[in-house]
This record gives sequence, C-alpha cells and structure tokens, in this order.
Amino acid sequence: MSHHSWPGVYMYTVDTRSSCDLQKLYLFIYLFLKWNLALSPGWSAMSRSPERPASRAMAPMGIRLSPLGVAVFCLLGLGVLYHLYSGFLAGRFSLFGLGGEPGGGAAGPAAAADGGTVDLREMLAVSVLAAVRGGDEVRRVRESNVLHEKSKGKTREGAEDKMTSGDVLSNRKMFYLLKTAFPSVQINTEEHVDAADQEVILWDHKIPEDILKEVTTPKEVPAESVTVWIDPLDATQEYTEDLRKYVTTMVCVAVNGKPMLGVIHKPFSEYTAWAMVDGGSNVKARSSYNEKTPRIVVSRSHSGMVKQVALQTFGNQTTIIPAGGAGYKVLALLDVPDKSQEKADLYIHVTYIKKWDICAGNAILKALGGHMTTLSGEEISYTGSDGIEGGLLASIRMNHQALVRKLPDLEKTGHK
Ligand SMILES: Nc1ncnc2c1ncn2[C@@H]1O[C@H](COP(=O)(O)O)[C@@H](OP(=O)(O)O)[C@H]1O
Ligand SMILES: [Mg+2]
Repeated sequence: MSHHSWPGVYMYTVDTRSSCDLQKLYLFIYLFLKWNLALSPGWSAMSRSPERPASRAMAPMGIRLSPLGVAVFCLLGLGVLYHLYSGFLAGRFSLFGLGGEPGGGAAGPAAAADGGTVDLREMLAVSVLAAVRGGDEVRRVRESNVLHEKSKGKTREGAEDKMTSGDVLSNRKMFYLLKTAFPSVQINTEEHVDAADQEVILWDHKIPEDILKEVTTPKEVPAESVTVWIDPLDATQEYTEDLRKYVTTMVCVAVNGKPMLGVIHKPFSEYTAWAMVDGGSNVKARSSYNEKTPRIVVSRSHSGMVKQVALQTFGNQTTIIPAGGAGYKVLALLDVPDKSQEKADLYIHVTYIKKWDICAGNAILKALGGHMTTLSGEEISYTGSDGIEGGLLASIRMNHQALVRKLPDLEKTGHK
C-alpha cells in the first residue's frame, strides 16, 4: 500500500490486523446468510424444485428471511455501526483517500484503536533482532555483488534516490518481524512492503540479558500511541559504492510522536547500539567534546550548503568530516568501540530528510541526554508526514540552544 509523498519515495503503513478483522466480518456475513437461507423454506423449496407453488409468499428475488434471521441481521448492522465509530472502517475509508486498496493487507495512517497495550522493553528486544536480521540481508546481498540497483527517482536537490535488493530484502525481514510480534502498531518503513509476499517471522519472546540488565521492568504503553520507523538500509548511496562502514539498519519507536527507543546496527562490523529514554542503553556519550571549534560530521551525498553553514558559524579552523548515513553520523557523536567509526562533535544536515533516517538517532541521543532538533531548535515529531524541512542539528554534552543561536537563519541566508 503506498502513499507517494514525493517522487519515487514511499511511506508504507501496513496493518494486517485490520485486514484480518475484515476477513472475519466477511466470513460472519457469509455464514449468517448461508445459515439463514438454509432455514428459509422458500429457498430450500426453490433450490430443490423450480415448480414450487407461486401462492407461497416470497420476498423479492425469491429469498425469504425468517424473523430470527431479520433480528440477527439488525444486530449485525449495529455491529457494523460500532466498528465505524471505533475507527475501524474509518481507517479503511481514509485508505481510499490515500490512494490505497483495502484488500492487500495494508491499512490507513493509523492502527485501529482498541485499547491494547504494548511493552516497550519487548519492542526494544524485537527492534534489536529486526535490525540484526535486516543487517544479515544487507551483508548477504553486498557479498553476493548482485545489488539490482535501481533509482526511485530524484531527491529535491536532484540526487539519485537509490534502492537495491539489500534495501528490499532487509525491509521485508525487519517489517514482518516487527509486524508479527506487534500486529496492532503502526509501522512506517522506507521501502515497499509486498503484501502478496508476506512472511511470518516469529519472535521467541526472549529478551536479551543486556536489555534485562538495563531495563529492569516492563514499560506498557497504549498500542495506538506507538509509531515505528524502519530504515532497512541507511547510506544506500555508499552501499552501492561499496563503502561499507557507513551502512546501518535502524529501528525507532516513538510514543505520541516522541522518540522513545532507537536501535542502530552496523551489519559489516556487527555492532549494535540501542537506547531507551528513561530506560537504559548499551552505548554512552564520550567524556569530552570540542564546543568551540567542533569537528562537524556532514552528508557526503546530500550535503547542500552544509559546509558553508558550518564554516560560517564556527570559523575556518573547524574540521568538516563528510560521511554517509544518518545512523553513522549519530554514532560519530558517541563512544563507539567500532574501529571503522570516525568521531565528531556535531552533526549538521541542511537539506530535506526523512523520519526513518533520523528517528533512531534522535531516540538514542535523547536517552543519553543529547539533542537532535531542526536547525532552529524545534523538536521533531515522529508522527504524520514522513519528512522534515528544517535541517538537523545533533549534539550531546553541549549547550544545544546556544549552538542553535549561533547558526544562521538558512531561509534568510539562502543556504537551504
Ligand atoms: N535531501 C534529501 N532528500 C532525501 N533523502 C535524503 C536527503 N538527505 C539525506 N537523505 C537521506 O538520509 C540518509 C542520510 O543521508 P546522507 O548519507 O546523505 O547523510 C540517506 O538515507 P538512505 O540511504 O536510507 O536513503 C539519504 O537518502
Ligand atoms: Mg536512510
């Protein structure tokens, strides 16, 4: 099910539970009609003997409903009305508004509200597993050297927006793992989920020891407040250039739009960072950062005017580190043992960017006391639209608001 938000890039929101409910409803109507018509003497007589006497009263079309049948039918009608008001059918109608089709196992922008809860600690365990499993696909495809590279179109700035088999296969694994474990939550993912090619990947309900040690109690939240963002392969451009160190897989869980837990996994070094706000983490900030002449990590393939902005703000002594992947760039701010990881003091991005690229990093930074905001210091809400316009500033153990004040207004300076 696709919602084209801009050329070639999709936001997929698939809710297999709604389609399951709909199937149950169809089955119920079918069984009811079968049962009621079997009860009706008019129907049995007609089906067995076309010459039955015309004097027997018949409903139009030759079908007679029994009084009990009519009562059940009315109850059924009430049931449908209830579903309408509980948001179930409303969600499916809104799907038509998005240009989707209801039969393929995909649903509208929100999961049906049914008052259920999910445990964020369990979601963290599955998110780590999903990032690792997706990463296995990413590595396998890269090692096979058959990437099936395609273009999804162009970014606003005219760069090629690439997709490979690594993106698609990782997306499939990650999506179905999370969807099977948490059927009622909304999942937004970068690549197309083929509803005809569903996979049930069961989670064994084991929470890894390192998570249990840090997050000591379950954390239940309403399922309808949760939005999951999946990036099945961050730094696709660099992946196609075989620049493996930049590649990550990422999962983020937002609650009421606020980033709550994030996982960034590096498939080629088999390193995984995770953190949960007010929960715990397996990664930490470094002990010191250079706030005066920071080393700034920026995009190498979607840079826009970022170098000019950085040098104008912090002076010519500032070191600029061009790097691929938003996941990689957030890890550059942290104390990461991976040898292939460069280190920086700030991450700045000035062009448009999507929420699956940044949500996991935002959650990890937030959990560790850092910040990721737009360049004008606004918090980013991880619901609704899939992209953000105002650029990015990510920092940790620095005065983030002071940095925001230092940055030029991009609209005014024409650096966007
Ligand atoms: N202007 C832009 N438009 C669309 N996507 C952008 C973008 N700038 C960055 N991104 C995406 O953000 C991620 C990090 O970008 P970069 O490596 O340039 O810093 C990449 O994700 P993907 O590799 O998952 O597509 C990239 O495609
Ligand atoms: Mg990405």
